Amino acid sequence: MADTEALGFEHMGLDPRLLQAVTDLGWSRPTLIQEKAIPLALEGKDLLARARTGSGKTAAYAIPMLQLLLHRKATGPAVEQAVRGLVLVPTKKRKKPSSRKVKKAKTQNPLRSFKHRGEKRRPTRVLS
Ligand SMILES: Nc1ncnc2c1ncn2[C@@H]1O[C@H](COP(=O)(O)OP(=O)(O)OP(=O)(O)O)[C@@H](O)[C@H]1O
Repeated sequence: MADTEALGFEHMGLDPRLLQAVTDLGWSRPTLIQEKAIPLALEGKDLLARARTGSGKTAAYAIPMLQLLLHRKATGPAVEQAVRGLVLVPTKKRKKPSSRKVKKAKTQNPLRSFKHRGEKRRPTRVLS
């Protein structure tokens, strides 16, 4: 699964709790999409990335998101109820795996997450 040329997670400046979570998952190296995306996302860059199914995209966005959230929690003002990160997925089918995978990565840290299902109603028709 992991790209043979990829640098290790340990060179990305990740929080020790995230490194531990990655180790616990048995991931020795980032996949190509993770290697490319994580450093840029940690710099605060906006990314639009595409990679094949099962290439590790979830962690490519979840790891930097959790890293930034952990940093803000440690250094920023206490705003307990604020939403700090939002993951939008297009269908219910996509929601469960994404949520489960993000939870795996955050087992070592104090962040909370929840799922919210959108309205089933059709969009309001706009009359012209
Ligand atoms: N760095 C890694 N090393 C080893 N395995 C990994 C790594 N990153 C992710 N995986 C594993 O690879 C599998 C596919 O990862 P994941 O489902 O996140 O890919 P994806 O690109 O988000 O897939 P999809 O396109 O279906 O959403 C999962 O079992 C995940 O645990």
